[in-house]
Amino acid sequence: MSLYTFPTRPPYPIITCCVSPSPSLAPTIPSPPPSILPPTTTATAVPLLTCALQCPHFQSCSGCTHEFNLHRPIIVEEATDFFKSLGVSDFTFDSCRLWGWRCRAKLAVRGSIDNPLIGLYQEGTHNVVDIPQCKAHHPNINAAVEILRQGIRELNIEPYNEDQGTGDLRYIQMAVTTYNTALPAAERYRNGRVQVALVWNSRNEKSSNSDKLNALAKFLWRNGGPRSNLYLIHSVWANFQTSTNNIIFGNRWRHLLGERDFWEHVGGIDMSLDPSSFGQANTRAFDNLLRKLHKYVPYAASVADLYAGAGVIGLSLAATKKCRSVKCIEINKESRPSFEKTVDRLPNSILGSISWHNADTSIDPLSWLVGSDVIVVDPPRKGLDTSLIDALRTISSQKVKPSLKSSSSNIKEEKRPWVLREREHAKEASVQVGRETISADARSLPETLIYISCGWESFKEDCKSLLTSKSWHLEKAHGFNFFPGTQSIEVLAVFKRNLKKKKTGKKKKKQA
Ligand SMILES: C[S@@+](CC[C@H](N)C(=O)[O-])C[C@H]1O[C@@H](n2cnc3c(N)ncnc32)[C@H](O)[C@@H]1O
Repeated sequence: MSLYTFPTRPPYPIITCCVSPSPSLAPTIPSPPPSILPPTTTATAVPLLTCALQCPHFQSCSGCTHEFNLHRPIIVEEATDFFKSLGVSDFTFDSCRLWGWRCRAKLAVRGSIDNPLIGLYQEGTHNVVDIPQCKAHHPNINAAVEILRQGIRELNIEPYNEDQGTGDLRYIQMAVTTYNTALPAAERYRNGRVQVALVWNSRNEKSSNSDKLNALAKFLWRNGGPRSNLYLIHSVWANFQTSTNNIIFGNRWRHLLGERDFWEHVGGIDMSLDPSSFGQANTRAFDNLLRKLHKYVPYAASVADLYAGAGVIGLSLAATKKCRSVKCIEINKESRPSFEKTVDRLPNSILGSISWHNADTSIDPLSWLVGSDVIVVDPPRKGLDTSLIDALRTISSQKVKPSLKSSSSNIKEEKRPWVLREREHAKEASVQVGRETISADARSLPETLIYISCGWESFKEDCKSLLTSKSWHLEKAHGFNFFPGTQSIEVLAVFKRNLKKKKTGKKKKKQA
């Protein structure tokens, strides 16, 4: 089995895809296969071919919807016009890798022992399309899938049958870490290692088919682990799921083989990610976004990171902007261990307070907004919760009383928010949720709102709703090519709160 490697330099000039590239993060564009190059490359043909998907699964697989001009999805034009109409005429769009960008994939396993289908559903159906040569996947995801396919055949692992609820293996999640400091930086990405999570159709590891699970894990490790020719598997996990709904993961996770901790380096920090936590699929593009985000957060700011996952955005700001305080709010309790591990690796020079709260942002959202200078929101595709939008819309008219924090803290105390760091001298400037001490800061209202969105339609609605409230105006907007081959982009929008002008008390002179 050979690994796909990216050529370091394309053989002919590239139409660059970056509007605002940083030198170290220039787009990596592998050349298309020679067979599809025209005899003479014209100025107009070059961008079309250099930025074409060239995937054999295009059209049968629902993952990609666009074949050409991967560097500039059509939606970028719409976004440019949208932001222009709102007074932001310098919208930028950064592209990164166009192929091999997906470092995190969830794939269904269906079909039969002899002919396993490992891939995505066909649009609008539950028919799984096998995608062994997917061009979006990091090449080592495809390589790990091939080892898995072999294992399914050799060990008689039955793919899941949705109609009957039978079979062993339902889904897999493959996540690539490109953080291997034993390698030179330039070689790390292509040598990324895959954390494999097997979603097993049983209640737990004591179920009758658990021997097969262990055999499959060992097969993967033998053929892709450190003693194999290709060391591309980082670790193997099991998730147990028996429900008949469409939810991919069950609640029970087990680490089976390899390294337990999975590290990546983004936004200037080492970030730990367990398979049960949300992780961004496009590691490199996410790193670009974080670096842009840093520019909009003042030093020593206090930040609330809503929809935080394992807190990578908040922690990246804590480290790079020396934040006075960072509160991360996330509904999925499984993200907590990853957050804890990431905090343990933050530099000791960080002096502010950092906390992670297992809470629903939509419940009493104002309590998370008050006391922060900067709010970062990174909601799922459906956009912000209505109650949060309402709180943001009316924020300027809020009369924040000292008691507000105390009363909301009662709710949060039940969930035992835990505070990871607090140094003595940072105490006075920061407020810990759940404590009774209220400083002047506890009543301040945020002046900056940073909205990170992966759902363009919901973003437009939320954006209009915020602006019509007159509480906020839009200051900057950037787009990132997080999902080449699709019409989705990631947006980073910076809103500033409209501060009420103070009345001077002087009466206007009546004109004679
Ligand atoms: C797009 S992800 C962003 C995660 C994180 N910012 C990151 O970049 O890794 C959205 C996150 O919001 C969480 N979430 C969804 N609804 C929520 C809610 N009502 N309150 C808090 N978190 C929520 C999800 O569990 C998920 O981790």
